[in-house]
Amino acid sequence: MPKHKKKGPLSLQGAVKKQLFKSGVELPLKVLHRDPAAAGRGLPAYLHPSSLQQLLHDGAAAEPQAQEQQSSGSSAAGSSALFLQLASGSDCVLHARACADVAPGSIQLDEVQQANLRLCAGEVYKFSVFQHGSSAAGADVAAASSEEEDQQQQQQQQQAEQSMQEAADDSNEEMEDAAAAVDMPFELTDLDCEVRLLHAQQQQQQQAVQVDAVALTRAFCKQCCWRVLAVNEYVVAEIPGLPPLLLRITAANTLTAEEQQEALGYHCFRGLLTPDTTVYMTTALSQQQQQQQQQQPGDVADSAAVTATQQQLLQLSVADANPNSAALQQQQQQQQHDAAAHVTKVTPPVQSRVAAAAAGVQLLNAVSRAAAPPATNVVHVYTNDGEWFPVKKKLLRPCIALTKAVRDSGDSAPTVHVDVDTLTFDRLLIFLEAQALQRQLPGFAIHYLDDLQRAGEQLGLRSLQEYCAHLKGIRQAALGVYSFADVQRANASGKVWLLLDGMVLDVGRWLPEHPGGAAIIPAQSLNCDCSRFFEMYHASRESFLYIAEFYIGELVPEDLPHVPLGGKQPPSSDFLMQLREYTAFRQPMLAQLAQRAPVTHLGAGKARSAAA
Ligand code: HEM
Repeated sequence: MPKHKKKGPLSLQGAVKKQLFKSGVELPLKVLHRDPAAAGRGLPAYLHPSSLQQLLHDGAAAEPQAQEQQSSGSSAAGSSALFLQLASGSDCVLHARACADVAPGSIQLDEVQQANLRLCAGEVYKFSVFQHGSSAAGADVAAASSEEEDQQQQQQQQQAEQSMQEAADDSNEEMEDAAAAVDMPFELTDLDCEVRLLHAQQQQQQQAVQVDAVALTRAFCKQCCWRVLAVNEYVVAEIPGLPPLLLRITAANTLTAEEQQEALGYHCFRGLLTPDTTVYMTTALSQQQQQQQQQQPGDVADSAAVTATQQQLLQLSVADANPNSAALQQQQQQQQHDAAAHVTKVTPPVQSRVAAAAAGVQLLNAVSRAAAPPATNVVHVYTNDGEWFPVKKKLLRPCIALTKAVRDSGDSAPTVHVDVDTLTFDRLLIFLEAQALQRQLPGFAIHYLDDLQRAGEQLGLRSLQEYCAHLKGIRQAALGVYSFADVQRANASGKVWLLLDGMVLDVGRWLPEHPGGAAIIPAQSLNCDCSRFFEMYHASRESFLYIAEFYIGELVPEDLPHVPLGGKQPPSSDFLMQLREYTAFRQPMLAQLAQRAPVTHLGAGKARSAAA
């Protein structure tokens, strides 16, 4: 699924996040600014030991996993480090340590940590302990069988213990503490970093700063090994003799490229950097460079050379960051050879153009990530509004209308066009994925169900059609027929039920979100027909789209004449016509009402049972 598709309340990202950020203890902490110039860079977040204990104790009580850690003697409580996230959910995870110098109830962060978590110094935010586990690490993949999983976990545990031992040998106290604090989340197999100068504007020279990618990777790994890193997170790395460098994580994988080809529902955005992680460094393309590339598309030789220079990448295992490693020395020689080969390809005009990008960094000793062969296990699906989705064939197998494409065994991936719009197709994929991974199916909002059911018909996806029908049935069964007295009673008991052209709408929980404010509806629209107000206040038809969400049933028709008109006059016939077009979901209820005998005397519950 393309990344840019993950928008909106039903996006997979949202669903994954909900799963990830299971609430433990939420501790409010005031953010204190730490000056990196005085304190140094790459330090963990510091908080008072009492705050750390508060987070851990209650967190441990709430989470069986944490209890196990404590009893095994390797608990975070035993050490003075742990991982924290924002209680409301954050991609970035902080490595935090206790420090008695920090005031209780506060947390000390440098500017990079504040930026990563979008926090302001002086403000109070709620933090919670980051819970590990495969999904908590940010990768969501098809579950292996539990036996396989256990074996895998044991292996990971052994590897982790071994790696921790190595880290300890490195006499890096920081790494040791952090390793002890985690119950081994998914380790990263590889990670991509984009490099630029931290203070590009201060770099007035025309020459791009030359950075030895090996030294940079070593500095980065020393600083970040055994930390959880997330895509789009920033890290500032320092190499003696060079200005500080800003690294942005652009990709993080917990599966190898081959494993990714096989996995269903793999959406990884963070994981733990270990000595086994392969780190790829690349230079960021400056705006000026992009413009230059766009301006000279015909200059084939030059643009090829520019691309080669800009895409200098470094592949280096974190373990190889040990300067004495024979593998590193061999690799360095090879890289120097490769880099020299690159340089000979760069013609002088290109070199000067790259150098002219004053914000630029030139990476030396770099090799490229191996280009992946074009995938053949996908179907290229184009929606009726022109969007493209490369979808794994095995995910599409239940869509029997696409059987031919799914079974295609040609050298290139097949292409299909579906008469389904992008957003609906995105939801359909979420459904397919949940079904394939035997996860809880998404609870689609009522107003998406018709489109989804049609999409199910289009693609021959029977399970989706049945699921939509089932959801509609549940909704339908929950609907009622209410008397005016029922509505008045509900409002008197603190609920906020509206009457709109005979529909009963329960807007109570949504009131704080109402764009017109929370006060106006209870002040003007209770116990009356609010159609006129609705027409008056809502210039757009956006408000119509929400109605299905609040619809709990119909007012018994006999009571309609007794309901006062809000706004002292009826709505226009034009408004009513439009409103009824947008509220076709009422039809089954109206049909049910039309069939029943009129009720003359109504009391609480009577109308409901009459309809039933
Ligand atoms: C189910 C019931 C309602 C929904 C879903 C709803 C939805 C909305 C939405 C989406 C807007 C944004 C602007 C627009 O669409 O034009 C809005 C604005 C507003 N609504 Fe409602 N509304 C509801 C009921 C009411 C009622 C009963 C009243 C009045 C008693 C009201 C008063 C207003 C006002 C004053 C604004 C601000 C208009 C402006 O800034 O121009 N709304 N509402």
